Amino acid sequence: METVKIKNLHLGKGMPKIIIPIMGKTLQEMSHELSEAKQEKPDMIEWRADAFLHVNNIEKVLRSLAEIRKLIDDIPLLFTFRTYKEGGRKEVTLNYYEELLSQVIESGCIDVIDVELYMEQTITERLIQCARQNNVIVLMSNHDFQTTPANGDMLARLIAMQETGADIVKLAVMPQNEEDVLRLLQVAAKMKSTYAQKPFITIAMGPLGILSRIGGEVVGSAASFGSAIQASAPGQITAVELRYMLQTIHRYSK
Ligand SMILES: O=C1C[C@@](O)(C(=O)O)C[C@@H](O)[C@@H]1O
Repeated sequence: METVKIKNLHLGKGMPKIIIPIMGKTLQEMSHELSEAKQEKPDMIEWRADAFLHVNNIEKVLRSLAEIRKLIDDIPLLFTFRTYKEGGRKEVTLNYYEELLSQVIESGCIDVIDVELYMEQTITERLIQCARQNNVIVLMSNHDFQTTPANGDMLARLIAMQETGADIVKLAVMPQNEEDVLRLLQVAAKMKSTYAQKPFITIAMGPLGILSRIGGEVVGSAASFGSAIQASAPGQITAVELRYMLQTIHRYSK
């Protein structure tokens, strides 16, 4: 499997990496979140721009992005606009999604861009191309906030995302019972043993899903999201707790 190098970070190698999401509505809130987040020494910071009050104004997004970049020094930065249908806070048109992501990619301020699998194919293709031209890593994602699809379906989505040319792929699902969590872990293990060509991230959300957030070392999931001030998805634990558990598992799995 290929690993992905983002600044000093080597995704897909060693202990699963810790990503802290920032969910502030204003730059002031985000500055506060970022100073807390930095103390946890995250491997990456995710700006969940769909939570930003002014996300409908690209100028304001770019200005805030430049400020965020300054505040986090050289910590790798992931930009995410999570669409409403995949659990995000705001709804925008497809045209706006593409325009926003393109300008953010071209800003020179980010390292990684989240692109959702279920977009119009032409949009994903253009965004991937734009990212390539600007040396930005593509993290392709898919979220099911209601259910945990059949194993074959989950595996097919991960493989489809790999085939689009993305550098990293991510699947988050909602378990309804313990078996669903185990199925997600099974799919991850299958991905690791048989299909993964690129680093992947698999998450079972909600309170039942905790094993998936800490078990990446075992089943091959390359990173996990942990909060500093606000969780960005149900079931997310704090970055401090996450680090402790990931390190413990890492130490004993050698
Ligand atoms: O896709 C993901 C994963 C996530 O939904 C989680 O469950 O931790 C959190 C989001 O911020 C991120 O974009």
